[in-house]
Amino acid sequence: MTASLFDDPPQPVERMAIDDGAWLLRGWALEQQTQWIAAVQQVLALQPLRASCTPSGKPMSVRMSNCGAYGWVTDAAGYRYSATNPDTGVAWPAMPDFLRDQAVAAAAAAGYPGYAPDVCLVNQYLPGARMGLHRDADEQDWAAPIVSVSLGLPCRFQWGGLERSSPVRRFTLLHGDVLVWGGATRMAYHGVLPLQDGAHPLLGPRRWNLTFRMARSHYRPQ
Ligand SMILES: O=C(O)CCC(=O)C(=O)O
Ligand SMILES: [Fe+2]
Repeated sequence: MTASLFDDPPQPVERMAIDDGAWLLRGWALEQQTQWIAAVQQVLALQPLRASCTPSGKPMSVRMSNCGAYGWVTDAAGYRYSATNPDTGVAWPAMPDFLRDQAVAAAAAAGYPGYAPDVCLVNQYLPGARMGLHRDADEQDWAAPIVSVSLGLPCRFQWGGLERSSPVRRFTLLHGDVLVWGGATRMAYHGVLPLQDGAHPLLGPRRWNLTFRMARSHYRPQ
């Protein structure tokens, strides 16, 4: 029997406060890990991971794809959201219902009801790949939280504050963890330290991160 997500919401193993408005749902995605992985594979079969450069031309170590109405892209034209893959002009695939429903439920579990993501950015880290400290700032409505899912190899995540110079804390994100941040810390700096070598039993030598966002829609909590 398949329980409806809304009749029987999955319970996080542990909900840890990271900061004001930021929650770590430890192991949230574990129970349905095979559906998560299948959904990502489905997206990547339609839109393979692409290498990209920062606007200044520096290659990024993380490879990316997207699903949803928009995708986050970067190249010489800048950081932005685009309805299509800029390499091919092809629209991103629709966000699988499973991914959307899970992101909505995770946001609600972290105190953000009414989440309606229009973007799911897929990041792939191979050993050595990293993401420098940054804020997610290309969205129109900064009231909407970010829902960020970790699959595969563990990583050391950096959590800073509202200023680039704010102190940075580090913690480990494991396969199945979901980090949700919004409210007072929606614009917090964050990043990922270089991925260590390893082999995950399901995903091998890689980490996937799914970052759900509301790029063009307005967040209405009720
Ligand atoms: O990989 C992660 O956990 C974070 C990714 C991220 O911050 C981003 O894509 O903006
Ligand atoms: Fe980010």
